[in-house]
Amino acid sequence: MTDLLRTQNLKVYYGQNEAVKGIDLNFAENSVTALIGPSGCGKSTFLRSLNRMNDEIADARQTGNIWIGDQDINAPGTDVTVLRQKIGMVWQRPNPFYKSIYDNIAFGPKYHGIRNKKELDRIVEESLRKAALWDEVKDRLSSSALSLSGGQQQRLCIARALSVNPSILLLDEPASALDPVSTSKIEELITELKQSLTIAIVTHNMQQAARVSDYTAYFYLGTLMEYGKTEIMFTNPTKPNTQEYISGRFG
Ligand SMILES: Nc1ncnc2c1ncn2[C@@H]1O[C@H](COP(=O)(O)OP(=O)(O)OP(=O)(O)O)[C@@H](O)[C@H]1O
Repeated sequence: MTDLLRTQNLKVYYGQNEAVKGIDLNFAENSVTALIGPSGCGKSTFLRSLNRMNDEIADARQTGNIWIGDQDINAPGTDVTVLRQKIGMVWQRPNPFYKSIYDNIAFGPKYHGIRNKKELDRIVEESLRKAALWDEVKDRLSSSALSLSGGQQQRLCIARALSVNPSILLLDEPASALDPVSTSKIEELITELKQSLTIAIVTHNMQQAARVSDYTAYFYLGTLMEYGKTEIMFTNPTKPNTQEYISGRFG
């Protein structure tokens, strides 16, 4: 197994505040890595740096490296649009475009130059199938995406990310705004998707981290306190602090 995505001494600052303090982390290919830790410990900041979403925050600044294969994603001349095609992201709250279901999915491929209607139809169907949404929406593709339930909207956002064929998917608490049934659909989907993708997921839900992830990275005050195979981290963590967090003694 090779490490497709890795960070090297990654530090992220907001003004003077060092939110991520020198993190080295490898994401194993075709695996799910859960990023866990108490509120404010830098999980989302770290995740956003992986596809350069922190570029959009005026006072965010970064040092260190992020590699995808042998490419430094912050190297001068990197095309951020192409980077975000390779490294897709889904946020905590579903954020479909104010467009039809079809157009939400076709948007990315069209942006990247695909014009052929048959090809777009194929991509829309394939993406919705991969996101386990096709059967629920195939008869209403021209309806507004906002007519879908919250859980369906989140799967639509996953389908939208998949439509441009990423190799990595970043999920920032993707199920925390959803009901239990929708949550378990998203979890099943994550397990399915890792066969063809590398996935990083920020979650506050320890059961969810234990259920869906292969590896767990425990963040504490901007540092990577402990990292390892999820089954080991959850049964026999090395650090007392990890044990306390995982067992819900603080957080
Ligand atoms: N846009 C921003 N501007 C300034 N400071 C920020 C910004 N975003 C996050 N921070 C600060 O960076 C630190 C890390 O925040 P971050 O959101 O990454 O943590 P987190 O572990 O994801 O938290 P949570 O679990 O509550 O979402 C915190 O001190 C936070 O206040």
